[in-house]
Amino acid sequence: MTLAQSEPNPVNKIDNKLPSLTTTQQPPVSEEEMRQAVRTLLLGLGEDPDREGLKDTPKRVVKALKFLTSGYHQSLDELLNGAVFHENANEMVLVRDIDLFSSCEHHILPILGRAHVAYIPDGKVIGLSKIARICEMYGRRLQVQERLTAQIADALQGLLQPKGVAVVVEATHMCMVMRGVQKPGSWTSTSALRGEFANDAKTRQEFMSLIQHNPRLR
Ligand SMILES: Nc1nc2c(ncn2[C@@H]2O[C@H](COP(=O)(O)OP(=O)(O)OP(=O)(O)O)[C@@H](O)[C@H]2O)c(=O)[nH]1
Ligand SMILES: [Zn+2]
Repeated sequence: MTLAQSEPNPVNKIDNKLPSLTTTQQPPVSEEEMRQAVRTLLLGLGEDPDREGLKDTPKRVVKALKFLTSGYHQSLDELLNGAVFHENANEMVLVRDIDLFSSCEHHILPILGRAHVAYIPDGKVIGLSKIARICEMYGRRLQVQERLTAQIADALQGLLQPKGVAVVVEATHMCMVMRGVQKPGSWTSTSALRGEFANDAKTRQEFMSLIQHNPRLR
């Protein structure tokens, strides 16, 4: 029996407590207004939004941006689908190299990278795919890497109350690659350590050594 079946599921409460920008209400502007805004951007760039190649671009851009921010409309409860199980496991579980795509909140440009997520269970385990789904949900929002990393860790902490959680995100920011400072080789690592990973150097070291590798995209 899953926990969702055996006891009330607290996941929505956890998500609401996270330092996120979760918006579940209907947006205060219409789809048409959003398309018009993209059309205005194209005009501002000196383009002709009525030429053949661009005439459907406002529609496409709005659709793409909605997809890339669809994580605002997901909840942990929905993505978890009850996949938290009682299990007498107490060794580190690590899912590494989870591809991660997000959008930086400063420029709305891509953040591309990967996440490594570990936890030490304390009576409960989570379906492995759900760890990747949690990363996706927070990735599909406008983010800074630090917040994204912390949200993944806090979600697992809240869902499982494990002995510890460790999340490392390695990413490259297109706002630092394609524009601005233009540093294509730059990778940013962020970590969020909870419980034993924060308090015990040996546990932290074991995690860090398991994820050692070159962070470049495959
Ligand atoms: N801490 C943090 N900073 C980020 C992240 N994504 C983008 N930034 C930074 O946010 C900052 C925004 O700085 P601003 O000076 O307001 O913007 P800007 O003029 O576009 O800055 P430049 O990128 O330096 O050209 C930049 O330094 C970005 O590199 C992130 O995930 N975390
Ligand atoms: Zn940026």
